[in-house]
Amino acid sequence: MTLTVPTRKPPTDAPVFSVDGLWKVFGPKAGRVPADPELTGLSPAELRSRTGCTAAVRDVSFDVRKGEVFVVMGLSGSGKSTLVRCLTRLIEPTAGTIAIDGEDVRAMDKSRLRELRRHRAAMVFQHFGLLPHRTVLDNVAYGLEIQGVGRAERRERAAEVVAKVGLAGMEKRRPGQLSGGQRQRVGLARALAVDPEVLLFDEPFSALDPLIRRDMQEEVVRLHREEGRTMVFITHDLSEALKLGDRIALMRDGRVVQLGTPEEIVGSPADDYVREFVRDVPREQVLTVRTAMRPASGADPGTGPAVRPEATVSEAIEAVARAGAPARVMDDGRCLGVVDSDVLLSVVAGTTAPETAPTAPEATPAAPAAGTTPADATAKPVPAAADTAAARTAAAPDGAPGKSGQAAPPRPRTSPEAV
Ligand SMILES: Nc1ncnc2c1ncn2[C@@H]1O[C@H](COP(=O)(O)OP(=O)(O)OP(=O)(O)O)[C@@H](O)[C@H]1O
Repeated sequence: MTLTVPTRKPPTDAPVFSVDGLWKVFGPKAGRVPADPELTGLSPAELRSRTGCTAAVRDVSFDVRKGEVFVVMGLSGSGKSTLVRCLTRLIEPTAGTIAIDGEDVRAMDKSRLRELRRHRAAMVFQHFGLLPHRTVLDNVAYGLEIQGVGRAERRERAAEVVAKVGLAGMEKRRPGQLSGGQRQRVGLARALAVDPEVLLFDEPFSALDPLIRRDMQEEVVRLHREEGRTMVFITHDLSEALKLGDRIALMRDGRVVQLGTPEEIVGSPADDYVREFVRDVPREQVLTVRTAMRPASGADPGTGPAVRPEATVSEAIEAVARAGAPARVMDDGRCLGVVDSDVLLSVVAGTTAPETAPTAPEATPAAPAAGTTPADATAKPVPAAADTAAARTAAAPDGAPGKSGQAAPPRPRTSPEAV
C-alpha cells in the first residue's frame, strides 16, 4: 500500500453538521428499538431474530467541522450509506438529532429540505445518473437549471466548473462519449456547480479502475485544498480513507468504533477490531514525527536536518538518511524534539507504539535550529498520541464513542522542509 500525504489547508473548528444519538432502525415498529435498553443491548443478529429489525445506525454522535474532509469508513453493511443519507434525510432517522449550521434538520419541512439538498449539502453518487441526451455542459448546468438560474448564467458557471474538474474542451460531448473517470468528473462538476456548503460523496470512485481512481482522489484533494470545501466521504477502502480524510469515523455494525485522524486510527487503534483493520498500513507513511520524536538532549548537536512536526516518519527517514545525522523537529524556530534512526526504525517495526512514546519535552534550548536564538526555544510540550480519539473513545460509557475525536482540530499535512 502506498500512501501520498497531501498538503491541506487547516479546517476550522465550527461544526457544519452536528449529529447526536442518531439511530436508524429498519423493520416493524422500528421506533421502539432506540427507546428500549433491553433491545439496544442486543447484538445485531439477536435484534433481528427478536424483532425483525435491523439497526443500521446505532447511537452515533459526531460533528463535521467546517473545511474538513470527514470520512465514513467501514465494511459493507456497517451502516455508512444509511448514516450519510440520514444527514439530509434521504433516509428518515429513527431517533437522535441532526443540525446543519445549528438548524434542526429533523424539523425541516419539505421545501426547506429541498433547499438543504440542492444548495447546502449536495450528494455525489457512485452512479451519477447523468442525463444521456444532454451534453457535458448541460449536465453540469442541470442543478442550476433546477434552481431557476437563467440560461446564460448557468452555462457560464457550468463552463467554469467543467474547466475546474479538468474537462475543458469536452463541453459538447454526451456522457456516452466519455470514459468512466470522465463521467465521474461530470458528476462531481454538477455537484460543485451549485456551490454547496458541503459535498457528500457516496463511494464515488469504487467502480473505477485503480489508476483513474487515484486521479479522482487527487482531484478531490486538489479541489479541497483550493476551495477548503467541507466534504463527507464514504468509502470502504482504508487507503482511500487515510489519503483523503482529515478525520475518519470507522463504523462496525452501525456504531462508530473509532473517530480520529488517520494518525490516531493507525497509531492508537481503539480496539482489536480497529487494530486488525489497520494492520497492513505502512505506519511510517501515516505517523508523524510529532508522535515519534524523543526529547532532545544536550548530546544532540544543534545542527543537522530539521523537519516540521507534521512530517511523516517516512519523510524523516529520508532526511536522516541523507544527512547521516538525527533530525530536529522544529516548529516556528523552536526545537520540539529529535528523531534519530533508532526512533524511526522502531516506528516502522511497530516496536514502539506512539502511545507509549515519550511525551515531548519542553523545547531544548541546547539544540536551537540554525538561525534561531536559545530564547526562541520555548515550545510547549506536545501531547503524546495517547491523548487521542482512541483514549477518548475508550473513556466513553457503554463502549459508545460519544462525540469523540473533537478535542483537537485536524492538523494540516505538510511536507518536511528545512525550517
Ligand atoms: N431499506 C432497508 N431495509 C432494511 N435493511 C436495510 C435497508 N437499507 C440498509 N439496510 C441494512 O442496514 C445495514 C447497513 O446498510 P448500509 O447500506 O448503510 O451499509 P454500508 O456500510 O453503506 O454498506 P455498503 O458498503 O455495502 O454500501 C445493512 O445490514 C443493510 O442490510
